Amino acid sequence: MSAPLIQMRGIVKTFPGVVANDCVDLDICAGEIHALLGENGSGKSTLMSVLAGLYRPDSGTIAIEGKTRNFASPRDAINCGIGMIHQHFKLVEPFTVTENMMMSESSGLLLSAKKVKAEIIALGEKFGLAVNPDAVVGHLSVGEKQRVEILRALYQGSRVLIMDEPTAVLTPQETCELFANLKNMANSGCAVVFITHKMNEVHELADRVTVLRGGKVSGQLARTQLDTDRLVRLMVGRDVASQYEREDAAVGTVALKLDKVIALNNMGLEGLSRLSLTIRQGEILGLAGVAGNGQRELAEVIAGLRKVVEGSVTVFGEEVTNCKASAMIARGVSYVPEDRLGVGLAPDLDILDNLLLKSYRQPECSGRWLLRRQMNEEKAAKLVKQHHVKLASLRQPVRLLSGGNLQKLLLAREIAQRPRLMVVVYPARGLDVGATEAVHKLLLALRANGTAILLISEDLEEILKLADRVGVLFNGRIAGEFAANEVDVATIGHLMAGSVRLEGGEMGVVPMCG
Ligand SMILES: Nc1ncnc2c1ncn2[C@@H]1O[C@H](COP(=O)(O)OP(=O)(O)OP(=O)(O)O)[C@@H](O)[C@H]1O
Repeated sequence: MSAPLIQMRGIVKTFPGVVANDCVDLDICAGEIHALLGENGSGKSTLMSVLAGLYRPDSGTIAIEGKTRNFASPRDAINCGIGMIHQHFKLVEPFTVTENMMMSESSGLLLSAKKVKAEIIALGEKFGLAVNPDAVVGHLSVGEKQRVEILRALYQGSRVLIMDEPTAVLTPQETCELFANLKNMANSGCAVVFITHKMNEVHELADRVTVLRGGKVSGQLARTQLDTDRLVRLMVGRDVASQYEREDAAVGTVALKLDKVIALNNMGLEGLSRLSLTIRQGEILGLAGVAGNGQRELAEVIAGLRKVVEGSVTVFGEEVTNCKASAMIARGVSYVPEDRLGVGLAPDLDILDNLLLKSYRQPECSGRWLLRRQMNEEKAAKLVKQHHVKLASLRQPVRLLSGGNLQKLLLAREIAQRPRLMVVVYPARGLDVGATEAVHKLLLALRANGTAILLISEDLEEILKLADRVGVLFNGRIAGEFAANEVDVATIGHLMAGSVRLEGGEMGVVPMCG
């Protein structure tokens, strides 16, 4: 491997009450794909944000090709060839691909659209990232939008591409395409750093891996030394189960029944198209699907947050179509939404108040006039300890927690309500292996106690590990339903992408014309 392109030395970054990076050294070489692993809150995003010029370190240095640089802003990092692609894309949806590229340049107004288009095409050809420069970004699939983000970074001259959990929103097929593109880029001399929690991605892609734990580097392995158990121990300091023991489900009465439900999405179009499903007590129904195929609408209909236009919703034998959220909560329905900070938690409230959001009216939480402060604090402290939520204090606003810790907090609050029916959307997204195992075991324990669970996820491995039945959501309908032990990943992946089983048993698309 060549001399390091980037040398980060002694990087320290603190936030009030937290040392996010504690004297971290990291080398990144040209032509390598470098994976950054670590527990939730171990400091991966902070370290990469320092490298991308989003945060200034308290101390430490960054050298590029041996020359020390100080980044006062992301623009400085971009000018030094460092581009970061965030999980939430930063594209202007109504604009075309070309217009988005032009906007990213400070001299954008002076650029020739024709020249920019030609460059997009040339870059696309060079790196195998074909995108139509005239396409409106809002009309592109998630995988295509990600390609535009990568192209934009390359267009800006990035030689180091940082990707924060890049596969979190992709189908298996899109993930394969992304991996091929990243390998192409590395072969052309770029360096790729990707943050991930998924071991199979590390094995598939990484030339080297750096593991962070508690803000420090706990280990670094070359491709030839890769070993899952060793990586897991470096991450969480212990072994983690790869399979769970599952008791046979004592399936009970019907907990949830949706009958030909039509509901509109936020644009007033049909988000759910005559969707029907049933879940029984003690059963996990796993729903796979690419985000945007009705997941949000379905979850919100069940949680009482979205109106049904046609069809009916029944919970434990009682029709509850278009009942309010409070009525659903009263019937034991719990909801762990995809949007943790926007819907699940109140970002500016502190951790204690967020934990109380669903229970503050209950007599054990409040007296006649006032909240039982001390008792609530003791309960909250116990809950965060039990669920290993890393925090500086219960009085810290939740928006300052890392992604994984937000999820743990949300799940802790919902599980404390002892739900009878639970809708969980992408429960392990962004969680480290240890936390994922903890969440999965909690879901299985709830199932064993008779809770009916609708598990909405894009992670097929997760679905196949946990679900009793698997459905695939496509275009607001269930495109297929199987017993979990009778379906394979390829079939689900095809259905997620809109393929169907053709005559002769093969999966494929039905031609649109004729
Ligand atoms: N802006 C901020 N203000 C206060 N604390 C922060 C801020 N950003 C991060 N932290 C804290 O710094 C620590 C490291 O967070 P960081 O997001 O870097 O971890 P991570 O390894 O990327 O976690 P995850 O895998 O959960 O995304 C966490 O304890 C987090 O709560």
